[in-house]
Amino acid sequence: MPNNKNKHKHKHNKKKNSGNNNNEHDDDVNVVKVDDGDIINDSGSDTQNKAYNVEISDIFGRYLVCSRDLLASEIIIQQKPLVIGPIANCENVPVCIGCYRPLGTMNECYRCTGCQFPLCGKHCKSVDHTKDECSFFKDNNLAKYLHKDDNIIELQHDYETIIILRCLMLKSSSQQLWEKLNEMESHCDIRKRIPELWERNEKTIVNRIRNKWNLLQFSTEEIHRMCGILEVNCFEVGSNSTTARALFSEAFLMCHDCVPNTNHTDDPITHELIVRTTKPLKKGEIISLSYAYTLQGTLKRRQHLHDSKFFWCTCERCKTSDELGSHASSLICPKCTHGLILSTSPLNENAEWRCHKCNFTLSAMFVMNLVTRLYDELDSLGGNDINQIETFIEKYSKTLHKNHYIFLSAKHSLCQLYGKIDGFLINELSVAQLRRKETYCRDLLEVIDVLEPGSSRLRGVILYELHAPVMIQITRELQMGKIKNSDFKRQLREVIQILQDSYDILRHEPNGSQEYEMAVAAKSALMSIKS
Ligand SMILES: C[S@@+](CC[C@H](N)C(=O)[O-])C[C@H]1O[C@@H](n2cnc3c(N)ncnc32)[C@H](O)[C@@H]1O
Repeated sequence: MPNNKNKHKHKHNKKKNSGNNNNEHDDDVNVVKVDDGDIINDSGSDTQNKAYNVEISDIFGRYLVCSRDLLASEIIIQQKPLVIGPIANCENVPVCIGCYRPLGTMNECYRCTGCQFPLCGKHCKSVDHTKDECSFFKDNNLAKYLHKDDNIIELQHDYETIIILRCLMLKSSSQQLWEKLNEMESHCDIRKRIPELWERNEKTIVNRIRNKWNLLQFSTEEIHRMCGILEVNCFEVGSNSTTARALFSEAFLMCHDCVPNTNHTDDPITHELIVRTTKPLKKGEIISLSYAYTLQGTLKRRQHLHDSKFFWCTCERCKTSDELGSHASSLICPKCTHGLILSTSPLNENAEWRCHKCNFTLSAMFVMNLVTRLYDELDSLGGNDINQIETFIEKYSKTLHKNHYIFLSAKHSLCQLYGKIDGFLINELSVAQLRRKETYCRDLLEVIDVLEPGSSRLRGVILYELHAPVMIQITRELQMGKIKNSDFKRQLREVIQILQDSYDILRHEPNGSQEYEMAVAAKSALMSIKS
């Protein structure tokens, strides 16, 4: 699908949902199109022209590879959710079951006139609470369970179960979608052997559906399978206060890589997913996304992948002890004080860590405990205290490499705080503070270029943050006669390039998102510089 020109049309089996997208079930407005699993795209070509082929390997299971050469920022997949629903452990409950907006309290919130489930209002724009679902909830008198908020944990579990129920309801509402869903991996064999996971689901989800809600038509095995399908395959969609989880019938096939070559966004209302390349890809190249946070160290990343997606990653980044030269996990040797301590065998999470200069060693357990403690310490500072975060960086500058992921997290906060919070607004920053903001942005970009190369969202955001301190510094220096006009012009060209790169990446973000706002601001800054 090169550059939006060569898009897929939903050729066949496109059908109306049995419900509709309006919570009051107004059949005239915005009728839901159910995605039967083919790519739906916003212009023309057919589904034969997919940007990918599905392959299968002993390591990944099924995975996607490019069916042809792809350009940077090409759309690979664009599709609506197969199933969507509230997240697990949602802190904002009660939320609207249509659009996931927080509702305040259960007693006061608006309720669907059909099934009495909580909604944000009569005119909720979401498509997710369908007519079929409404009848099902009503017939089974389920609203009585989502009535009170005196037990928040219980309410969170009720909400968590809604998406499982939406999956199970496909069995009777659409054989085709039910089959699509059941193509997804649930890792039941592995998950069954993890008692804390299996028993938690048994107690929280299975017993709720079968015993509390008395929906005995769904078997214990089926419910566990849906839990697994969600755990293994779901995408988090939406934004901060309106987060949801969703399954997509093609996108789930992308395998994980700790240096992904795609970016994805979703529409704030429909949650249609768009997956794009972040760099040019060759025919046959694996299409990957990261199931873990990329600016995290190998020990933590691999553990997270193992615990939540049930595999040990063996990608190129995980194989190298310096994380492809980024040093995102490297420690400074406390003994010789200038060597770096790295894992001796990064694919073995129990392997020793050793200084490459003096051979001083640390156990993996010690390293894990150290990074957990430091991460918690950083976390406890709260997100907004510039001075405390600066002190944290200073305090551990002889313990962690400057690109260690804990420092990257601190620097990420700082480069967004400098210029934005009271007492540190951009025009109030001293030369030293402007330089620090610039340095943190450049440090981050150095690592992002290795770990999220190309047009990643993070890169777009950090580039945007970088332009302001550079621009202000050169303007001040010119005004004070510290630089010549020719130097100013040269550095201004760099600012233009930074803004242009940021705009080119962030313009693909959904309208209404913070990142899209940055793209708009970058464009307007570009225009005012050029005028
Ligand atoms: C979302 S599914 C991806 C589709 C899956 N391969 C399939 O055939 O259904 C995630 C699962 O794929 C496998 N997988 C994905 N990326 C992997 C990787 N880099 N290494 C090993 N297994 C991977 C794991 O079994 C993981 O739990």
